[in-house]
This record gives sequence, C-alpha cells and structure tokens, in this order.
Amino acid sequence: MNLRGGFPLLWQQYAALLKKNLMLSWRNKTATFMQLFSSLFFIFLLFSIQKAIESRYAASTVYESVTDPKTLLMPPIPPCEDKIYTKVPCFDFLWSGNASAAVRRIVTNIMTNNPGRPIPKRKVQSFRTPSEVDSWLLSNPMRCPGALHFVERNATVISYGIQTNSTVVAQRGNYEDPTFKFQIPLQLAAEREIARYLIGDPSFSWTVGFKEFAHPAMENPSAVATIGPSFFLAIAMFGFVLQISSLIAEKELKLRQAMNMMGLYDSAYWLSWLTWEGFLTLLSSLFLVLFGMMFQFDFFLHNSFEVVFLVFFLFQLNMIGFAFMLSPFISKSSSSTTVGFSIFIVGFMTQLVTLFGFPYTQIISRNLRAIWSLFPPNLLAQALSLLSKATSNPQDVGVSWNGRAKCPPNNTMCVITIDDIYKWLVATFFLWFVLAIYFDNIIPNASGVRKSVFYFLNPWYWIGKGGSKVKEGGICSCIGSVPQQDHFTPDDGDVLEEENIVKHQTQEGVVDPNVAVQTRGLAKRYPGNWQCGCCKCKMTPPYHALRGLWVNFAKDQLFCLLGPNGAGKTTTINCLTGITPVTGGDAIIYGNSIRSAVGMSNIRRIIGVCPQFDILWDALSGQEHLHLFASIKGLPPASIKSVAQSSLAEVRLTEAAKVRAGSYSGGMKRRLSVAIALLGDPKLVILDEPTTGMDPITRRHVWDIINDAKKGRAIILTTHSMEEADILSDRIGIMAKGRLRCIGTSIRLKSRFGTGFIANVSFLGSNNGQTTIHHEAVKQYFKDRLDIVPKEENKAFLTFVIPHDREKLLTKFFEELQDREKEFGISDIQLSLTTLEEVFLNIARQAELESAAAEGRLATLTLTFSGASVSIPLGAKFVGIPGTESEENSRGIMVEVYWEQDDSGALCISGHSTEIPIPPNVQPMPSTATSQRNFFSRSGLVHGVVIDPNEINIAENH
Ligand SMILES: Nc1ncnc2c1ncn2[C@@H]1O[C@H](COP(=O)(O)OP(=O)(O)OP(=O)(O)O)[C@@H](O)[C@H]1O
Repeated sequence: MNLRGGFPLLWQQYAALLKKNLMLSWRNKTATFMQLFSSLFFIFLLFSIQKAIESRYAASTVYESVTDPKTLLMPPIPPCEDKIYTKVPCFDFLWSGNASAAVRRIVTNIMTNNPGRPIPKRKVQSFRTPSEVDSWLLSNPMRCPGALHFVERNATVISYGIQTNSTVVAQRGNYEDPTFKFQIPLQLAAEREIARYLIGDPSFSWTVGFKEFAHPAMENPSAVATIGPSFFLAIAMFGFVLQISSLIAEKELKLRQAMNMMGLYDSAYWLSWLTWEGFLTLLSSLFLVLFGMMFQFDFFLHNSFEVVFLVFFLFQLNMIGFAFMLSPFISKSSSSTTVGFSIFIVGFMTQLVTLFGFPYTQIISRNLRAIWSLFPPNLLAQALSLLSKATSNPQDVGVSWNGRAKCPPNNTMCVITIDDIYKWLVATFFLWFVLAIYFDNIIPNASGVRKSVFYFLNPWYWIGKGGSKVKEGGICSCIGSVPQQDHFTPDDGDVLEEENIVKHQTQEGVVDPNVAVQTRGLAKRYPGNWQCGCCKCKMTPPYHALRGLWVNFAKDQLFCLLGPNGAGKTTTINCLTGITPVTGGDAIIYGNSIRSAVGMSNIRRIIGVCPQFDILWDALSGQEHLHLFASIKGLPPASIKSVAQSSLAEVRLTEAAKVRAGSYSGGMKRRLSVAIALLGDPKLVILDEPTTGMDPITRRHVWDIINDAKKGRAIILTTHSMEEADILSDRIGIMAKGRLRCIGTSIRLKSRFGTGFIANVSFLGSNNGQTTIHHEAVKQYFKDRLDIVPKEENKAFLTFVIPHDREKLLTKFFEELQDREKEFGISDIQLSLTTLEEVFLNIARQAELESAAAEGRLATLTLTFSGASVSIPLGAKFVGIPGTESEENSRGIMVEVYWEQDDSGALCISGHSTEIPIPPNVQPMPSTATSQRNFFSRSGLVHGVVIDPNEINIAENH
C-alpha cells in the first residue's frame, strides 16, 4: 500500500489529531462546558459584588459629580421606627430637665411643631437629669435614636445638649447617616423652640438649610478592577488545567509514544493541540465579553469590544502556552489540578501587588517591569486596571481600538498601554511555545528518553536528518563513564552458529534478501538511579537488560521470543521500535539502521507494533482509533474507511466498532491493538504478548489472523503461552537474563533441551486383578529395558519420561512392546517429545543457576534430620555437611537438595534427600562461598560443601 509522506502526511495527521481533540472535548462535556461557560458564573458574581458596592454608597453623592447641590430645609424629627435595627416600642427622643416649666413648654412645642408630623406624647420620654437618661439608655438599648438635655440657666439663657446613637449601620446594602437623619433635625427643633420661647413669639421664623459642596465624582470602586483579575484568572485556569491534564495523560498513558511509533510528526501534534485550544479559548473569551455586556458593566460597554476581547483572548491563549511549557515537567495527570491551583494562588498574590501599582510606575526600573510581565496574570491585572480606569465614571468613553496605544485620558502618566500589553502577551506566548517544544525534547519522556540539551545546535536536526538522537536518564545524568559491555560467548551451539552467521554477514557486507531484521550485538544498559534513604543517597548500578543479541529474523516467518519475566524481550522490542535508545550494537530493519534518525523514520513507516499494554483512549471507539492511526500512518484518505472496516471485521469487532474502548473487555482491547498493528500493510509486525487476556476461542481466532499475516512480512512475537509459540512460530529464541539461550524450530528445541520423550501407555478395560498384573508387567518391562519408573499412573494408563540418552534403545524397545501388546493388555501406545514448556523451564532454571553462581548468592538449607541450618550456594545439587565425619562415615554425610522456582522465577529450596555417606574419591567443588577463609557465613551459618554431581554419577557407576 502506498503511504503518504511529506507535507500531505503532515496535513493528514494534523486534521486527524484535530478531530481526535474535538471528539475528546465533545465526550468530556462537563469539562468543556466549564471551560466555555464558567465565565457566566464569575461575571454573575462580579455583578452581585458591583451591586453591593453601589448600594453601599447609594445614599452618598461621593461617586456622583455634584455641580448644583440641593438644599435640605428644616428636616423633621423622624419616627424612631425609621432607625435601622430599632426595637419597638421605641421613643422618637428622650429629654432631661423636666423640673423646669420653661423646658417642659419648649419640649411640648418641639413635639407639636415637628414639620409634617406632630409627635405624640407616648413617643417621647422625659427625665430629670442627663444621668437618668444614660441609665435608661443603658438598660434599654436600641429603643431611641437621640436625646436632648436642657438646662434653664436664667430667664434669658436656656442651654441644651444632644446625644445621638452615632453608630453607622447598614441594612441590605443601605447605609444610615445618623448625623443627617437624627442629629440635625433634633438640633434644629431644639434651637427653634428655645429661640421662640425666649423672644416670646411662637411664630418666629427659623429656617435653616443644609447644602453639600459642589464636587466632582470620585473614582467609582469597580468590581472588575478590584477583584476582576482574580476572577478572570480563575476562568482561565479551567482551560489551563484541562490542557495540562490532556497533554500529560497522553504522555503518561504512552499514547503519544504509540503515535510517534506510527510515524507521527511532532509538529502535527503540537499544532493540533494549539489550534483546538486556540479555538476553545476564542469561544470562551467571546462568551466572557458577551456575558459582561449582558450584565451591563461599564467596563464591557464603554471600552471597545475588540480591545476587551483581545485582552481576554490573548491572556487565555498565553495561559495555554504556559500550560504547554509546564507539561514536560509533570509526569502524572493527577498533579495538574495541584499545579493549576498553585499557579492560581501565586497569580492571585502577584495580581494584588500589581493592583497596588507595582511595578507599572515611572519610579520602578524597566527591567523589573519586564521580569514581572513574564507572568501572564500580572499583565491581565494591569490591563484590567487600565480599562477600568478608563470607564470609572459613567461619562467616561473608555479605550477605543484606535486609542489602545495611548494612556487613558484620566491616567496620562501610565508606563504601559493596552497595546504594549498585547505585544507582551503575544511575545511571551511564542516564548512559552518554543520553550514547551524544547523542554518536551530534553526532559525524559514516559520511557525515560530525552534528547541532548543542545540538540537544536545540530544542523542536521533542522533538515530532518539527525539531531533526534536520544539519551536516557535525567538532564544531569551525563556524569560518569559508560562501563564497557562484557562479551559473552554463547554456550549453545545453535546460538553461536547464528551469531557467527550474522557477524560474518556484517563483516563481509553480505545482504541476505531473506532477512527482514538483523540484530548486530544489540545491547541495552539502563543507567542507575539515585536512591535516597533517610540520610544518604546512593546510585544503583546500571542494569544490563540486553547483553548482545545477534539474530537474523527472516521474511515471511514468525520469530517467537520467549523468556521468563525480565529476560529482555520487551527491551529488544523497544530498541527495535526506537522507544528506547540502544547502548550497544545495532539492528538493521529492511536496510535501515535503528541508530540513524533517517533510518528510524523509514522504519516507522514499515512497522506495525502491538505493545505489551493497550495504548488506547477510553473515550474513542474502536473505529475512531483505526481511523486516527490509519491517518497517522499515512494511508490514503479514500481508503481509510474501508481499511478500518475490514480490520474491525478481521478482529471480530464490527459490532463493537462504535463502542468506546473504555467499555471494551481486556480481550477486545488486545484485538483492537492487533488490528492497529496490522494497519497499512507493514513489512515488519511486532507483537508483544498480543493474546494476553483473551478467551481460548478468541485466542485461536487471533492466531489465525497472525498466521495469515505472515505472508509477505516478518513477525516478531513475544508470549508467555508455550502453546501459542508452538503453533505460530517458525523459529523460537528463548532469552534469559538479557541473553539468547537457544534458538531453532520448536522440534529442535524440544529434542535438544527437553528431558526426552514421553511414552503414554493405555490399557484395555478388564477386571481389577488383571489390570494390576498388566501394570506391574509393563513397569517391569520399562525398568528392565530403559531403567525408568512411571512419572504418572492410574487405572487407565501409565506415563513414562524417557531421557534422551536412551534414544538409541527406543526403536527396538517399542518394536518389542508392540509385539507384546496383547500380553500386557495394552490398548494404545503414544510417543511424543517433551513440551516446549519443559524446555522453557529448563532454560530459565539454567540461567537462574548461572547467575546465582556468578553472583555467589546463598540459600539456607535446614536439615530435617538434625534441625541444623547450613548455608549453601543457590542451585547446588549435592552438599556435604561439615562436622558429620564419623568412624562409620569418614568423609561425612551429604544430601541431595531439591530446588524449585517461585512465581518470579527465583530458585528456592523445596526439600532434600535423606542423608547419604559421601562416596570416597569425591572432591568438594571450589565455590565462592566455601573458598572464603571463614568457615562461617556472615549470618553465622556453617557453609555446606558443594559436591560435583558428575563425580557422584561416576562414584555411583563404580
Ligand atoms: N527503564 C528501565 N530502567 C531500569 N531497568 C529497566 C527499565 N526497563 C526495564 N528494565 C529492566 O530490564 C529487564 C528486562 O525487562 P523487559 O521488560 O525487557 O523484560 P521482559 O522479558 O519483556 O519481561 P516480561 O515478560 O515481564 O514483559 C528487567 O529486569 C527490567 O526490570
């Protein structure tokens, strides 16, 4: 199939990723809704706060421009119920000095002459002295707004004093002014009636008017300017957190790695995210401004729409760039909320500082202003402050599009204009974007791989022919030398032969047309990690996961890599697919070296990979996955639909094509991963444990798919199912501890590494006594001819394992057995090779023994007969017990130790034989442990003496 390349592929990938982003946003409706419409909630809050501020000053004219102040003439004493928080029954006023007839007269006149409302007697209380008034007030709080205290000094002088409850109180945003409301009316009434009394003219005119100064309006305390920056920052944080978590989730779930393996261009990846987030930001900013206008904020109505919109759009876009830049530093998507919250708190504090005027004033240096402006929330706070100032009074016209580069008229000393803020926001956005791409390259990815810090200085990088060489470990892990790779000569003849063929072809430059992949001493060493305890840190030694792999993988064949956990199979695959860089050797895939950037990008176009773990988006359906990956791979757009349909049909997912992968079972996910790996007719297919979690029926079906897929391509398969390996593979390689231990067809491995042949003898149904006789006769026959006893037996059959060394005897043996079938009551004889599983277990055990011996690892053997504990090397078969020498057994006694492997493949003691005297002439083997001068191990246990099993055999034969 012809795959697209170059710009058409870039465009195709970009469009497919954009569609994927749209679908993810559509499926995650709550988050997208929050991102788009959270502004409505915050604008409503701002509106409520603005209304509260306005009503706080509703009774005041400070925020109004007063040019012709109104005169307040002779205000009446208000009823006490008008006082906020007065308790009823209440009094309009109290008075003292009731001993004086003149005073009583004056007070009566005050009550009668109150303008517009004569005060009834029950609403006034009289006292003799001011102290009596005080004690009444004390015991009757909030029952009267004021009191008058009269003293008749002589016939011409009557003095008075006033007491009022001067506490300013508010109710539902309305503030009460006690001076104008209670004090002045009381004062005017007292003075008017004293004057009338003293001059003896009850109609004496006493008109006093009050008037405030004419004044300009003070700047309106705008909710947008004061708390708006924090609210708008909170709105932007929704997009910020969602963006960071989407980027990190794709990295954490290795989705991005999977797309890269399929040949995704980084530029398509970043541009698709940028476009989609830019679009959401545009909508969100548009809604924000529209909501602001809907709630009739002067800020939104008087400033030009374009100016306000651009402030919010550029700010939110800048925050998205900031999120891009931070994402390489975060490894878990669950941390994105914490990061978002931290940024919000820091932004909230720096915005407060900005609103107090720092650093956008003449007296602060430009450099400091530049540094401060690097943090986007500060620029937003300053922009909002400028735009609020420009609309602080109803008559202000705000900032127009043409006036964006000028200071607002009422702020002629400004050091930064809205236009400057735009430029800063655009410039810093590009800075974040460039830094995001740079950090994305140099910070280790989910597989711990990164590029060099100076990768961009490599001219080849810019023309796409290099510079993408990757390293492992943190940025500071370059310190320390790389230890030399050990060279191991394979113990197995077949592995050695394969190695020699590959070496010969490499040296001679022979290109075998039948070889798809050639690994030339492929090696992988993982660097050590720092491990920190409570007071010290130490570097763990590097780990050699792959110790030189020399193999040819043929075309039209399936090569199965087997091996216990940690053998290095996935590492081999990761090296071949470029996920992890090799530390030694090379691999040539259809003529392309995995060590070259150009080679790797060619390889990505011809391979299909089914990774060990399903790398799928939960929110996308099977069909959408196939469309996306087919587009990334570069399949012609016209063919994508039909290819996806046939792939789904092939893996029996047609009915679930439109179901989201999150609801797929484990087996369905694996099938979808297999279908993705086979997309685009790849020349090399790598399947890492593809049938894990599948039921037997589905597994057999997938085997059929894999079998069919062999034609015209090479397949490398890893599995833990021996049955799968047996059925599917043309060649098998078993790895252990990073090395290839054996290689060949299934039959060859079984015959070379199995314990031998399995003979299954079934008997004719007859009476019990007869059956027992037949069983015993057959057992005796096997014992006499082959010296073996049954491994398994029941009424119907006997099973014998025949070692390889008796192979020569078998032809005659079975001829005779067949001749005597009737005599022995045999119904059927079946002969088969031992299973692949047995071969696998033997190889794994051998590898474990080798490594235990090399590392001198010890185990503790507890002797059942004496209860004593002896320290023995891991895997030792015959062990002499020190201190058991006696007259009877001059050389002491020994035991045979039985070993088994636990779930992790590690060797452990399962038991031991009865004690046997050590035969004469048997020499103890030198061992790491026993060669120590100290007879005791570090744990204080006695070291057992290792005895060579070959010597025991020789001694037994003698
Ligand atoms: N990034 C890493 N850093 C350090 N060691 C690693 C790293 N990745 C793998 N290893 C180690 O390399 C060894 C080989 O691992 P690998 O995944 O290749 O084994 P495998 O044969 O695929 O095993 P399995 O059957 O469990 O998948 C293991 O011991 C593993 O712990």
